[in-house]
Amino acid sequence: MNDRTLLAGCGLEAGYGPSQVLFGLDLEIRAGEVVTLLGRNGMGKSTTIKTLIGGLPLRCGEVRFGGRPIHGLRADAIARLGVAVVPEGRQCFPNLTVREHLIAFADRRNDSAAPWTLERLYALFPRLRERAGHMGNELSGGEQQMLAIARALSTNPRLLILDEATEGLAPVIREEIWQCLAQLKAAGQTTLVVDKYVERLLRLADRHFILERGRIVWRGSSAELDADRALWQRYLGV
Ligand SMILES: Nc1ncnc2c1ncn2[C@@H]1O[C@H](COP(=O)(O)OP(=O)(O)OP(=O)(O)O)[C@@H](O)[C@H]1O
Repeated sequence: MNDRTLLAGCGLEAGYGPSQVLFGLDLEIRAGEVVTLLGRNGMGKSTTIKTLIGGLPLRCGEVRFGGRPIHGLRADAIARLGVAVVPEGRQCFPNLTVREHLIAFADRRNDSAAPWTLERLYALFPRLRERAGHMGNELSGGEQQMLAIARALSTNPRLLILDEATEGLAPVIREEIWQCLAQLKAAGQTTLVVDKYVERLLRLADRHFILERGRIVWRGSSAELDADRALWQRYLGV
């Protein structure tokens, strides 16, 4: 830990019923960083996120956010502290308009020197401004993903977490999402990204963690990951 650490998971153990998935996992994210969690399918990336945000009970270990222990808090309490998640599968409401999605979570808003107003969100995602009056179920997959990210930002999160946010999107839309994340990074947004496009993530992220069977087996900078292609083959299958 250093004094810029925003989120730290230490010795995390968790699982489902009798099956243990995380075996003493350690990771930390510093304020202003973009960090990725990488690993092949089934290695425990989504389970790690669920554990960090109160969606799955910890069996052992601790999670700290802004220096304070948050393990044992419910997911909604953790969200109120300033952790926003864009889950796999987007989860837009079919019967709410884009605008309604973006104002629906106003009560969850954290104080911020530069709050995410509707205007700022539309400036980041001009496509959402064009679609403001459309229902969730009238949006394309890419638009739904943008809406999911904008909705997460509308709470002014101190930490934004994206779990496979570009899954199933056309390459051109995926690139739009990466460019938005780069803009967010430039604005100082701390972000944890789970995704499989390692090559693209090298440019976006500062540091990376590789997960293998519920343990962190490698951590390092983009330059270090770029330089060691044997790691990619061994742990990422690319
Ligand atoms: N709800 C659940 N109940 C039981 N086992 C689960 C559940 N969710 C995940 N698992 C198991 O936990 C292990 C880790 O899954 P997890 O979804 O965390 O992996 P992942 O790295 O995110 O992979 P993917 O990219 O496929 O989502 C897998 O063996 C998976 O089958």
